[in-house]
Amino acid sequence: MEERKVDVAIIGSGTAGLNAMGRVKRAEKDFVLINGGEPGTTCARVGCMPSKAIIQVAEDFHRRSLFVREGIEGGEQLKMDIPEALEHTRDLRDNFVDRVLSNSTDHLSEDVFIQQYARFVEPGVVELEDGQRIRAEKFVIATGSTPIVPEAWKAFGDRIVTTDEFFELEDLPASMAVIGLGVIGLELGQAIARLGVKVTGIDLSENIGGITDPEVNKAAIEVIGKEFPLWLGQGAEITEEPDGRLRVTAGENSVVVDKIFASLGRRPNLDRLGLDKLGIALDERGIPAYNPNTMQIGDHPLFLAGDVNADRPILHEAGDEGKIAGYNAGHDEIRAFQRKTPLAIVFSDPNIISVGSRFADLEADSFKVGEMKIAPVGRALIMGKNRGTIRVYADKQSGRLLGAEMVAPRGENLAHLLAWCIQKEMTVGELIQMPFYHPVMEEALQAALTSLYHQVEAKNAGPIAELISID
Ligand SMILES: Cc1cc2nc3c(=O)[nH]c(=O)nc-3n(C[C@H](O)[C@H](O)[C@H](O)COP(=O)(O)OP(=O)(O)OC[C@H]3O[C@@H](n4cnc5c(N)ncnc54)[C@H](O)[C@@H]3O)c2cc1C
Ligand SMILES: NC(=O)c1ccc[n+]([C@@H]2O[C@H](COP(=O)([O-])OP(=O)(O)OC[C@H]3O[C@@H](n4cnc5c(N)ncnc54)[C@H](O)[C@@H]3O)[C@@H](O)[C@H]2O)c1
Repeated sequence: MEERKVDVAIIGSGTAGLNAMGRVKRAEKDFVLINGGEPGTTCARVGCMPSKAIIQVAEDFHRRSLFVREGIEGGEQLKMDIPEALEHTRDLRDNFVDRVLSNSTDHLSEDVFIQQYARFVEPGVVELEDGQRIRAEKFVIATGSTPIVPEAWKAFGDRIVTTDEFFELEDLPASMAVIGLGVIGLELGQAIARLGVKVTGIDLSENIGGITDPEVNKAAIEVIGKEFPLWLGQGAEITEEPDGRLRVTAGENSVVVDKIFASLGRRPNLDRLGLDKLGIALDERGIPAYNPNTMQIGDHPLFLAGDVNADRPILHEAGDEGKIAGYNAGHDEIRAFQRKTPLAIVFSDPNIISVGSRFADLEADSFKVGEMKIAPVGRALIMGKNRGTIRVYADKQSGRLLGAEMVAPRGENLAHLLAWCIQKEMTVGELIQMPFYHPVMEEALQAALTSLYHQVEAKNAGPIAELISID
């Protein structure tokens, strides 16, 4: 079969691939965008957007538990129409997918946007499913990731649900075991529990939501554990009951459920790419070594962007990595780009957050911790959401803000403020000089920062620490 030649081939039309395409276009290179599977991006189709839609429904319904206390009558008569809620989620999802497609691949000809899986057959050449070969000077590999389902569980068929299937469900089962309490398990586990599903949460680890600070982890377990049982520190075994339901056993605990929600993490889509044909070194996970500032694999004309590299599997990072990979694939000279301050948000209620350096990654005795519990915070009390804790970290000597982990209502907003300040290399002294309105959740952050300020060595000049003196 004839071989087609282009300057750049981008494999994968998710967020990373589309952002790469933008940069390759600007460089006026001849390119193809090759995508196997459904177009429209993981984020819009089965990720960020539909998950936030169902979380919103669940949170709105859950709010009724506070109505009596607030003097609002009739809350107990409110009912969930689950099929309708799932339909609403799908409607929003379709809208988001349409928007992605109409802003990107809908404008491309079939020659440029090729909807097939690609596999390397030799360095510089990929083969498509129909046998067509494409030779490119440079490749951006942006093939994303897939939910992990242990091989033995596949025998249970559609009783094992991942996010690839969840948003297609017409109704929710009466009971579900959520196995894996990272981001997805907590977000969707809490949402379906609030919609009336009897949920049991299970994780191999003693830590949930990716939190590493023991105090914050304790708070997260306490808050989430009030809504459904958490079995931590043990793997789960699944067996079939005579009635076709599934028994899940973890250590001493055992429960029979209708379905299992598998949220054990995601694996990079590298297995069907034929990387073995490229003569590049792969790590034990099968991922090539690459430079996170250039996205280049060694000194090969190959760039690895987005979830496929398993480094920062979140949307804005996939976008940035796509831009870097696309820029470098479109230019002769390789440029390195600074990466953004790490930010991880679990959209549970309250939010579970890690920003900047994680507690576990900080060197003992090099840093101080400022803490504020959410219980007495005025705005949180008014919202009926006064649960959680904020822990901020700063360098003991310089007072430079390093990171934070927290369980907090509106934590998504607090986390952004902190990420911006960390990226600007601000000190805790500088932060306490910023304005804090009353009564807002930021006051909880102010209290944590003030307690941190008193512990670090670097102090603000002038007689009042919170105010910059003019002379
Ligand atoms: C349930 C869920 C909720 C999430 N929520 C959030 C959130 O709230 N905030 C956030 O920041 N992030 C969130 N994420 C993560 C975010 O969605 C991802 O980081 C992002 O979508 C990754 O984009 P990508 O371009 O790397 O991959 P994708 O969008 O998955 O694109 C990869 C594409 O490559 C295709 N492909 C695979 N193999 C081949 C091949 N051999 N040849 C050709 N094409 C191939 C795939 O079919 C796919 O279309 C969530 C993820 C999930 C699953
Ligand atoms: N809000 C967000 O930004 C958001 C939301 C959803 C997903 N995502 C992205 O999607 C990715 C995947 O999410 P995820 O929640 O599936 O993965 P994760 O890595 O966050 O969590 C997986 C969890 O499964 C547990 N686990 C692994 N094997 C297990 C086993 N055999 N038995 C029991 N527990 C087991 C792990 O200990 C971990 O807690 C995340 O890395 C995240 O970046 C982001």
